[in-house]
Amino acid sequence: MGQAVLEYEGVEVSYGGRPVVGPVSFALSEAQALGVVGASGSGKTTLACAALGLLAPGGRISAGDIRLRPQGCAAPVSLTQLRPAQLRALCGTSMGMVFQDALASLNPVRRIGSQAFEAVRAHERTSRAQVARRFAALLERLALSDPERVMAGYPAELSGGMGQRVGIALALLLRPRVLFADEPTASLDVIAQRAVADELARLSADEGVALVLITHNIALARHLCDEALVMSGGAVADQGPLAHVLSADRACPEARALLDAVPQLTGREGR
Ligand SMILES: Nc1ncnc2c1ncn2[C@@H]1O[C@H](COP(=O)(O)OP(=O)(O)OP(=O)(O)O)[C@@H](O)[C@H]1O
Repeated sequence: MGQAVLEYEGVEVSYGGRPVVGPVSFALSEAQALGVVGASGSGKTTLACAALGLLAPGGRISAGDIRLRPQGCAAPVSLTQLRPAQLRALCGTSMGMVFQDALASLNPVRRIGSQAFEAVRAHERTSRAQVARRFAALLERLALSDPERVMAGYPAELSGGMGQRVGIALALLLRPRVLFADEPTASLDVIAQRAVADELARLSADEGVALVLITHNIALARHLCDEALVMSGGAVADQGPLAHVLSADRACPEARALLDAVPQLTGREGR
């Protein structure tokens, strides 16, 4: 493995002084993708929020460290040592996040194109036209037709699936080195799911983005990830190469439960 871009070392998260998730350790290098899988409430989203400084009030990293190697930095940065403003400066460019409910994170009273411009402008000197071109290209790759109309509109004019893809495009617009994607395809039809999966695969393979994919969707994890981490009740149940961790004959009970839950559809005659 090359140099780690993102490293969790014995990370534990507590709420109200009570440990709820951890300890979790993993390292990801450029172009690697980690699938974080597990039942609802097992701690997947909390792991991402810990890196991004987005834990809910009362939550904190109570043990361990998260290290990130921003572009052009020789030494990794310990995220637990940063002041909130320093962490915010890394969010977007060095670390991006695609939320489960991307639409809810958009400002309802600003046009989508303006939000894209403001997001990029906060980190780099650029023009409205340049951002619009980049954003439109991303929206098209995510199978959103008529990107001009989307950019001129407001969040309330988008369906859930369109909003999800706008949220993904906004995160990718800043070209993060590490991308946390929390159920990025949950609200999408199969064509849009395919487009999002293809775009995430392209980012990883062509642009070297390190991806942390949080999902219940085993097929998506298999498609995108080389490593897997299985969470159960806040702890790591298993981790390692995905082909091992999610193989039918080797899977731990928690991974097996997820594998068994994948619907096996048969015709009416098969019932
Ligand atoms: N704001 C909070 N206050 C107290 N405990 C919390 C809070 N947020 C999360 N937790 C604790 O962390 C655990 C993990 O929650 P988390 O949202 O990370 O799970 P998840 O695996 O992402 O679930 P899902 O798949 O449903 O999104 C919860 O079971 C809960 O005990």
